[in-house]
Amino acid sequence: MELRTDVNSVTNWNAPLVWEGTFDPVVIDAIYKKMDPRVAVVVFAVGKYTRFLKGFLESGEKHFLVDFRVTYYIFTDNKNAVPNIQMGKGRKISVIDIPSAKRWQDVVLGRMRWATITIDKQIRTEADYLFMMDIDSVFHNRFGAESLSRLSAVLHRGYYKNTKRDNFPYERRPQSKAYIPPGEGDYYYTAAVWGGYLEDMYKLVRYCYMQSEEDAKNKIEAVWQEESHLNKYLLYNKPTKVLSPEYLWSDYDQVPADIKVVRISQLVKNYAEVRPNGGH
Ligand SMILES: CC(=O)N[C@H]1[C@@H](OP(=O)(O)OP(=O)(O)OC[C@H]2O[C@@H](n3ccc(=O)[nH]c3=O)[C@H](O)[C@@H]2O)O[C@H](CO)[C@H](O)[C@@H]1O
Ligand SMILES: [Mn+2]
Repeated sequence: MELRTDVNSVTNWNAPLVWEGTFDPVVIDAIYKKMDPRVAVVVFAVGKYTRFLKGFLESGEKHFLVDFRVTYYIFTDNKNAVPNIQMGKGRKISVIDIPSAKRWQDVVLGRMRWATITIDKQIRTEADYLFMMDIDSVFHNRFGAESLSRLSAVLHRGYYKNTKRDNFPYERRPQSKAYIPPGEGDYYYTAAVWGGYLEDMYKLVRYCYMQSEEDAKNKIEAVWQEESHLNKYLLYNKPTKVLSPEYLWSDYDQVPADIKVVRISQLVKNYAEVRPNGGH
């Protein structure tokens, strides 16, 4: 097998940086399959976002950790809108009831609160690994065991190539708990796909929840909500694997030459129409 040399495949703290062509899918799946981990995928579909469930789940069944044990935890305010999907062997859906929200910011931040509560109540005894994912996206190609580690984070497609750390969209107001001073930073990670060992993810999800609560008390909301808190945590607690933007691309953007495979792509959506309080 020809290995790639056109991209950096290791971080400067010596963690793997995963690109197509830097691993053998058969070898890596076989290693993890021996442990046969139970993988939880936590997704939220609140308000009009239930329309994304079918495409996400059907494509996940084709491409996400195929032949592994997977449970999709669907947090929703409308159980009846959860589609009936043909699931692979050892794979299932678990629906969690949560209330509606008036602001999209409350949905995205609420994810940290509801995930913390539900890991405590239920998921902890049912899973070994946990992924947090946005629902407004579709799997297009293999997303396999190469993504698994103690803490894996995905490079945001918008800032991985030509952006200097001081131009990352980190929270820059010292009043926020997510504040990162100039001169610091390795990468800018997306909050739309992140995963790892159950307990490590629990710690991080809970951290984002607590930090955002602290911000709320101080009447401030981080510029990119939980994504800002996630980036702060990962700066001081380095991920054990970094996944290239293959693991979350976007239908908004052309696919450049270094992205050989798009594994998940975010859908184009009408923000004003789909969000309860519109806009960005
Ligand atoms: C690609 C990327 O970096 N995505 C991030 C970006 O998302 P997006 O602009 O893609 O945010 P989004 O609208 O997809 O919201 C994030 C997720 O929250 C859920 N949702 C949201 C609103 C709603 O009314 N109902 C509902 O269910 C749903 O699972 C959705 O996928 O910014 C958000 C915070 O600003 C989060 O950090 C996202 O992870
Ligand atoms: Mn999204």
